[in-house]
Amino acid sequence: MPQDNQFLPAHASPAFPPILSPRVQVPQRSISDFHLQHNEQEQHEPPPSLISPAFTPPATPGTGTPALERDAPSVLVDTSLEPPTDHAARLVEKLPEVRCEVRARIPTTNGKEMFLYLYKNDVDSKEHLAIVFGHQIRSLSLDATRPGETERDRMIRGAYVGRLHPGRTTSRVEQIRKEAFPQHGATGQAAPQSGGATTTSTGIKQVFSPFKAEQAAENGEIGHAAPQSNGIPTEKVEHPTQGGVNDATVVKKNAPLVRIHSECYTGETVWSARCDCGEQLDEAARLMSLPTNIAGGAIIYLRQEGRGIGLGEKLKAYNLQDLGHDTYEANLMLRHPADARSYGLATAMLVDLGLGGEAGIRLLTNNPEKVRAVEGPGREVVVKERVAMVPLAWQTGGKTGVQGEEVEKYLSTKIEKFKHLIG
Ligand SMILES: Nc1nc2c(ncn2[C@@H]2O[C@H](COP(=O)(O)OP(=O)(O)OP(=O)(O)O)[C@@H](O)[C@H]2O)c(=O)[nH]1
Repeated sequence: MPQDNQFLPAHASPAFPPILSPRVQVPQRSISDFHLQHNEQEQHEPPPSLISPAFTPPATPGTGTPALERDAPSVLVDTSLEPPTDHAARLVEKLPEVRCEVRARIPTTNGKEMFLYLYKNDVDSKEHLAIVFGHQIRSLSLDATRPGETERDRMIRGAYVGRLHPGRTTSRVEQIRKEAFPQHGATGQAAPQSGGATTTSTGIKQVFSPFKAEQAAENGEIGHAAPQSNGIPTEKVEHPTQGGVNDATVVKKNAPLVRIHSECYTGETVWSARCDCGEQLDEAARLMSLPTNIAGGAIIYLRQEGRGIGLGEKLKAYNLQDLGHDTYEANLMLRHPADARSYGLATAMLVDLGLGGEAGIRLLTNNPEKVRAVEGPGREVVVKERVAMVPLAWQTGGKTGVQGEEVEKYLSTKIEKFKHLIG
């Protein structure tokens, strides 16, 4: 039976027992806290479980299961108030052009679904990806109509609303409406066929995606779906004066959760315990698929292996690490920057997914430079909150998560030299 704490098969992180607790309390840590092989009775006891260990939550895919969540610590951020630092990530001067070529629904081994979006761009020939959780997040470039394409073409490249099924003939919502209300024909307000734009009081241009409105209609809000930009969903509320569910909507303030993840073949595919990359990918997916995460989420998966130096060079760096150098020095010895990544593609993909603008995002990272870099040259994306990625081994006193002397050294170098803030 799938459980909420096991969204994807854990590559690097064994299953962690669910905890019904408020936020994880993360004490200020020093480097010595990395050493996990000491007596477990010391300060690294896992947080107490508030539910019986014998309790197995019911988890029927797609239905409301108890919100068994292990939340992550977070801090509010406002980079416009912060001075630049010495560790500045490579900032792009101009956002690249990106286009979502295709997306598909991915049912997962844990019963939940997500959508995989494949992007092309004008700066490299790689296929960067967005792993999207929640129907409210859609790609403007995918949904835009393309010259000469048929409805079948649109469905094949994933530019459809709702769910595909044998016999479906249109990418749009009309057929879904007819199937839902055969006796009445299409009900509710017609969805516009082309996008429009409005300007908010803050001056941010909001692009209206007809597909978001269509999606809302397909989700059961036919007739009163309010279009929203920036991925913020609307939610029906119980109106006190009328005593029932009515047409009123409220905009949920929760910003979508975003993780910018750089490819790591070793950590994600061949079970390397030199880093915690596989564990971080699992954890990001788990947090985004929690039922309480109503604003949805997206993992932007960038093909910048080895902090941008590529797999071959990273393997050389591993040999230098076995020769006694840390991950920072090893890159420099190979004549690469300590971190050769840039995040312009991520910013452009977030904007395309409707996650740009003042509504903001919550970014899962320990890397303060990533926060600044992801916002883009014109602050096209606004990071409202940084959500920490605390290694599972820290959270559980070494009972689970990636462990070993290599990952300890990797994490301590991230704190000492890359100035990461874990917690
Ligand atoms: N060059 C190099 N790259 C590494 C090494 N270990 C892991 N990586 C790469 O580092 C990247 C992982 O970094 P991320 O997890 O995206 O992010 P981060 O900047 O470390 O910060 P977080 O967002 O807090 O995780 C992946 O591309 C890995 O392949 C190493 O020893 N050397």
